[in-house]
Amino acid sequence: MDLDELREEIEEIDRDIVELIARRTYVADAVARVKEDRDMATTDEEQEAAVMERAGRNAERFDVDANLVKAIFRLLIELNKIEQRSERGD
Ligand SMILES: O=C(O)C(=O)C[C@]1(C(=O)O)C=C[C@@H](O)C=C1
Repeated sequence: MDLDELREEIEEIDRDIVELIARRTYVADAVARVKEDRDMATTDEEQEAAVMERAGRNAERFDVDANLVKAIFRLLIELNKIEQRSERGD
């Protein structure tokens, strides 16, 4: 494979990553509505800890740096919370 082909492969993967981030955010919108109906706070620290724990385990499974993957998930959670707060209007 030459460099251009490899970069095309990266471009495709990058598109897929953004699509998955968008999907995760759309689900967060639905979660926000359920939590609002049940009078629950946007932040659920126990759930965040479970998500981070799972991210670390999956990183190890695929042999990538667990701390860096967890940093990405921290950003994904923050993105969801911003989205959820705007969905709830608070
Ligand atoms: O599971 C939830 O309750 C969510 O709102 C999703 C999510 C996440 O992005 O994983 C976001 C905010 C919460 O603090 C916990 C987890």
